[in-house]
Amino acid sequence: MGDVILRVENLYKTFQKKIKAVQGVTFEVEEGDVFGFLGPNGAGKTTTIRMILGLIRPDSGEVYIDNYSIRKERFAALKKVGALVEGPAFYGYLSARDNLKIFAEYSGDISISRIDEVLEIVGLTKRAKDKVNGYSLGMRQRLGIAQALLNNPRLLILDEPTNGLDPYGVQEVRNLIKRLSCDEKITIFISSHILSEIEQICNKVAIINQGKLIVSGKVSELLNPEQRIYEITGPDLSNLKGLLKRMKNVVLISEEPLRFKINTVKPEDLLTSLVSSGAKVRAFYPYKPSLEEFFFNVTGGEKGEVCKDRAV
Ligand SMILES: Nc1ncnc2c1ncn2[C@@H]1O[C@H](COP(=O)(O)OP(=O)(O)OP(=O)(O)O)[C@@H](O)[C@H]1O
Repeated sequence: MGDVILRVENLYKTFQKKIKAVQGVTFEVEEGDVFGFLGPNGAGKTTTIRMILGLIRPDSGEVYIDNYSIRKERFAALKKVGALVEGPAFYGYLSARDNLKIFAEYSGDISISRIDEVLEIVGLTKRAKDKVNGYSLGMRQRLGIAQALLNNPRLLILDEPTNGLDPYGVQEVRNLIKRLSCDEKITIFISSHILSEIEQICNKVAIINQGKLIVSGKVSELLNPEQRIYEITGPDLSNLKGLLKRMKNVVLISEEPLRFKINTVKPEDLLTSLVSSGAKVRAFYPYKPSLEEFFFNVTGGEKGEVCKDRAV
């Protein structure tokens, strides 16, 4: 287990005395994690991030970064944090490099060589002298990440970094996040409602809904905690279904796809007895819901379905 780099303890925030934006949120991020913070619109993600960064004050609760309290030791807590919250603002008539130079001057203690380094990391070296006005949204986001990297952060906090990007832009930012985690060894905290993206890049997630944390943990463990649910396919599904129904220790969950839970029997023994009863089996595998299915299950939303009789 890595050291805890971010600890959020029982945070509460109410706006205008009635909007309960965040209600008792607690979680930990360990060094090396790519931690996904998920939730539908209005769930409380940005409010939580703003409290983590000390941009707004919680009604109660604590945030510790690297064991420093953001309330009592703000400077020390934020020293090794980079953040991209809401769209980054740049001077459009200046180049990327000049924008970063201005920012570095404000911040102090940042060398010119670091500016070139961060431009290289985010893949903007070749375009560094071009005016930001001519940048795509994806390039601007990468420049925003470059800015957040200037102070050599150990923890990078990104609030919906792929919002509004086209699929190419999304992929660029996703690849960049992977590189930052693997090559630069930066711990990443990323909020998003693009679930497939979180599933591809994060090792841990926390899901928040209506201000409350619903679940948090390792993606791999959340999605199939017991490895007891299986799916099976074959040329004659109704025969397979009939055989499964007659078996002890098997509980059918759904018919299409044919999905079931096994209790005490081993999956390999179940498969042997199915085949020896004459079943033709094409595939048999543990069921792993997508993060999207999991998200809709725990937030109580409904996943849209394509009309069954429409050709797709
Ligand atoms: N400054 C504010 N004043 C009043 N209400 C606010 C303020 N900031 C946020 N809220 C409300 O708090 C709730 C949580 O908002 P928040 O922006 O944290 O959600 P979010 O999960 O980031 O949503 P989104 O994905 O849409 O950005 C919402 O009901 C929002 O309208």
